[in-house]
Amino acid sequence: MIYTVTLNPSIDYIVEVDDLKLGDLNRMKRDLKLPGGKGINVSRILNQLGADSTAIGFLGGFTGRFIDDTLREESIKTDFVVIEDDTRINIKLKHGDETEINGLGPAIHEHEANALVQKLSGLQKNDIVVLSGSIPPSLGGDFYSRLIRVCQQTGAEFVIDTTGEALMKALVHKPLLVKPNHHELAELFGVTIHSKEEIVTYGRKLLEAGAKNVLISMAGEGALFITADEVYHANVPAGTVKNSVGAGDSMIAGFVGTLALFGDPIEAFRTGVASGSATAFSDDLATREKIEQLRPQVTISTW
Ligand SMILES: Nc1ncnc2c1ncn2[C@@H]1O[C@H](COP(=O)(O)OP(=O)(O)OP(=O)(O)O)[C@@H](O)[C@H]1O
Ligand SMILES: O=P(O)(O)OC[C@@]1(O)O[C@H](CO)[C@@H](O)[C@@H]1O
Repeated sequence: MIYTVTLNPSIDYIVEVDDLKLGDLNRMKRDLKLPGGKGINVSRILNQLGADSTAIGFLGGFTGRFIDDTLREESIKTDFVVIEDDTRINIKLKHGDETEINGLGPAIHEHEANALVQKLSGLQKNDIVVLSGSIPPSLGGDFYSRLIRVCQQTGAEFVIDTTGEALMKALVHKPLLVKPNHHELAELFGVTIHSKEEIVTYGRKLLEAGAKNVLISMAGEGALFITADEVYHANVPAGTVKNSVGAGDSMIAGFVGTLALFGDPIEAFRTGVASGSATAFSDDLATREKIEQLRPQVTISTW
């Protein structure tokens, strides 16, 4: 079973205005409320791909209930710890450009945090746990380390999608996958990256530090898959970008879901890229049809 862990879910409130005037009354052209948070997005794409997952983490209040209800309506299994405080609402403002305002996240009490650790202690050896997104401040920055320890004790594999020190500290525990984008990769090593050669150099350092698979996404410029023996490059399919929110999560879901279902890392890479682009070309996250339509357009070559 794949478990996605979203410590800080959100309702993504997508608001479109024609021409944003700061300090003035703006009327919405369109709005949309979606269940959000990185792990939840991974579960929604896994569901499209026919890979079973259980979404876990913390949910509270009316916002939390909306997320749980929406996921269940999509037939996604959920097993969240119900918390006292309200789950956050993140604003995604489309005004020709995309401006995001993400909430800090709710207060999580110690007994609530312990309840999540307790849930994970029932993991099995073949399970995969996807740890994704920000940590509500009240949990403390080191909470992923605690969850990784549980994965190690149970023998479950883990994928981690985070940045900075939390990512660096996770590498030694051999994550199944890490997927920084090229900007995050540069930040991680405190460097400026000028070329694909440099991306490969720093991507390899993630492998050397312990990651089992390394994907580097480069938005519209394609993606790299770096393994111990080879470096693969994928182009992205052609299309009109509607929304980049969740493209990275979709890529992780496409890779992890396909690897879990079929065990073929190159096909997993192809589906990852197709899933990321299918989301970029959609208002909501990608559908299975859109992913399948784009998959043949992704060409993978050794690099
Ligand atoms: N402009 C684009 N055109 C086509 N595909 C795209 C575009 N932007 C993103 N994608 C697809 O989504 C994948 C992940 O995108 P990106 O590199 O932006 O990841 P990210 O920064 O983690 O995304 P996010 O915006 O979700 O944080 C890319 O590899 C690609 O497949
Ligand atoms: O604040 P975080 O946890 O870093 O990111 C949360 C978030 O921006 O990430 C997802 C897209 O990747 C959205 O659904 C959600 O609003």
